[in-house]
Amino acid sequence: MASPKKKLQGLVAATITPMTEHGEINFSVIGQYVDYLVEEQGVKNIFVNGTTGEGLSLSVSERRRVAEEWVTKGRNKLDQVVIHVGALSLKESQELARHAAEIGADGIAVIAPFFLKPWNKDVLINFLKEVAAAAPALPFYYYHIPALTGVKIRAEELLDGIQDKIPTFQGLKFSDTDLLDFGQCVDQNRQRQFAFLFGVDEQLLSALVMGATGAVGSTYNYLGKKTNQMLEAFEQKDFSSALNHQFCIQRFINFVLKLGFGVSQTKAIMTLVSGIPMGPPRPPLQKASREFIDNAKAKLKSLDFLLSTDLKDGNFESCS
Ligand SMILES: CC(=O)N[C@@H]([C@@H](O)[C@H](O)[C@H](O)CO)[C@@H](O)CC(=O)C(=O)O
Repeated sequence: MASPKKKLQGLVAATITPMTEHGEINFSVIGQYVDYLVEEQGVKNIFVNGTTGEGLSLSVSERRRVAEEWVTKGRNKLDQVVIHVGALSLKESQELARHAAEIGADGIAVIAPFFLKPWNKDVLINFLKEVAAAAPALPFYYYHIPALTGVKIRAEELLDGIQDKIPTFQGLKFSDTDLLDFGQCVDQNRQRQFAFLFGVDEQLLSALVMGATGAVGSTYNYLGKKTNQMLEAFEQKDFSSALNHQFCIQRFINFVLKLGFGVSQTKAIMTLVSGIPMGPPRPPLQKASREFIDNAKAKLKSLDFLLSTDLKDGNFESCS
């Protein structure tokens, strides 16, 4: 059975795939991006080629090269690099899983196939098992994101007996707001050393209360430092401070959600906060509008979420 160096916990940034203005992958900034996550945001785990990374909009060969670049540039800097290898084609998914093992990734994750969909738990497990078997030495995570895949099989149901079928199963990345389902996943698997990684950044504190052992999300790219403060407060049982941090993060996410928020907007915000150009998204996604960027920038400033002093001004909203 696969055993990771240590359990995946804490914050995991769902990495963006940087692109040039012509829509090609901009590999040249990935080294700088690793340093930014570690040094400025205190985030040492990454989830590559997922939703935020536009993994399903990249070719298999691009996905392989992106994974390689993150593993290479993250060596001796990052704790864990998990590669999302989910695809509609089982063969492609297996190829990506094998490749992740070859390059020395720390784990693989897979979403449910979302075009010809599995119609029940056993059918889904069968697919996942075939992928996991292609990388038998790597920890395997199921990436549950029903709003995007349309596969509504409850995670609680899926986890029931999963290690009998997938011995390398190590945890769940849960990108859904159903805290009953999430809580039951934790409750029914207390004897097992699974990682329970929550994926709805604006609700992370509630998931911590339910037993989340970590979190994977897009906002940890640029709000990692702030979210780490919340995790520390929670760890120290300072729930009032933890709640203040969560409310503060919610104010930002709530603001951008109302403007229309997704991968394109994440790319624009990350460019703004980190100064590293993330470029446009790949079609069918479209660049974030100038209006969105200006509004998001003003909100980031007012919440004191901009780390760079030259982007700050004095009008902060109280976040304590
Ligand atoms: C639907 C979606 O993109 N959800 C994000 C969240 O981090 C999300 O951006 C955040 O909670 C704001 O709503 C992550 O769960 C996605 C993720 O981890 C990934 O990119 O693989």
